[in-house]
This record gives sequence, C-alpha cells and structure tokens, in this order.
Amino acid sequence: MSSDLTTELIGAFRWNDPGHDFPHLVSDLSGWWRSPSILHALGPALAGLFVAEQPTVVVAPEVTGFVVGPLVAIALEVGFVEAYKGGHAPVAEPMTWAQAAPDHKGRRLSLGVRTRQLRPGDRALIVDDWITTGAQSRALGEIVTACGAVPVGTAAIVAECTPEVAAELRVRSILRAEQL
Ligand SMILES: O=P(O)(O)OC[C@H]1O[C@H](OP(=O)(O)OP(=O)(O)O)[C@H](O)[C@@H]1O
Ligand SMILES: Nc1ncnc2[nH]cnc12
Repeated sequence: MSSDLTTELIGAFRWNDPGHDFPHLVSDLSGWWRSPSILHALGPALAGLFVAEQPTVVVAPEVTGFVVGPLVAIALEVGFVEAYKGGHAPVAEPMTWAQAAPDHKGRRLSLGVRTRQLRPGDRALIVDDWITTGAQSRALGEIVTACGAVPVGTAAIVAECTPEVAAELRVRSILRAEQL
C-alpha cells in the first residue's frame, strides 16, 4: 500500500460534531472525493488488495459504495453491480434481496441486487468505503451466493470491524479506523 495514499487519506478526513445533542462525532469523507490525487489512487489501491483472487465483478451498496465501487471496477477492468437499500421506489425487475443484521447505525436494512446482473460463475468483490459491524457486507455476500456467484471478499477504505468479522468476510482495507 502506498504510504502517500494513506497519509493523504488521513489528512483529508474529518470527524465532525453535528451538535444538537447528537451523541457522537460523524465521519466526513468529502475531502477524499474532492482530492484528484486520492480519487486517482483509490481504485488501483483497493483493486490491488484482491487482484490475486481474480474478481469478475464488483458489487457495492448505495450511497457511498456507488462512488468507490466503480473506481475499483475500472482498475480491475470488470463491471459494476449496484446494491440498493430497500425503502425507496421499487426496481421494476426481478431482484435478489437479503436482510442485513443491525448495522453501525442500528438499522436493519434490506439490500437488493438485480438478479440478472450476477451470473453463476461470477467471482464478486464487495467494495465499500467503511466496514463497522459488517452487516451490509455480509448481506451482500448472501445475495452473491444466492445468485450462484462466489464472494471473494470485501475491499474497504476503512475497517472498524473486529478481527472475527474481518476474517469471516475476508475484509482487506487501506486503513483501520484508529488511524483517523
Ligand atoms: O459494517 P456496517 O455496520 O454494515 O456499516 C458499513 C456501511 O455503513 C455505511 O453506509 P451508510 O448507509 O451508513 O452510509 P452511506 O449512505 O454513505 O453509504 C458504509 O458506506 C457501509 O455501507
Ligand atoms: N461512514 C461510515 N460507515 C460505517 N461506519 C462508520 N462509522 C463512522 N463512519 C462510518
């Protein structure tokens, strides 16, 4: 991993205090997307964590996964599949859904992927900006498997999960949350 990228990610990150009696600081990743050099380096850096596993497709959840996932797909020269969070207007075609366990905000989200976009034999790399409980990543792995494809692991910019979750979901990351 390039130490330049690590240093730049740490420098461009902020913890913000939302005030109004909100109990904890919230992460602000906007400096990462605003930096041309970070944006340029992120896809190859995350792809490099899993290039040996020869992914054939990248899957990532809305919203921030839709920023990071395509960067990784471009670097791997594979396609990208969106995973939607339930609760908005339905997608008018067959979907494969999984219900996630409570995530880092305590939500139990339904995640869904267009079934026709994951094919038996696909080797799917799950990509996300940040992994905390692993709930969303685990649900994506269930969807990949239900579609007959193989989840090869999870590439994230930041890992804040336990070693057990990291091992279960094969999480590899550029940073640990303690570095931020
Ligand atoms: O490991 P977990 O506990 O499942 O948390 C990780 C998820 O939480 C964040 O999504 P969130 O929906 O909070 O924000 P976003 O709208 O920026 O994607 C992040 O982008 C991951 O998808
Ligand atoms: N963006 C994020 N996603 C998941 N967990 C977080 N904890 C703090 N920020 C987070």
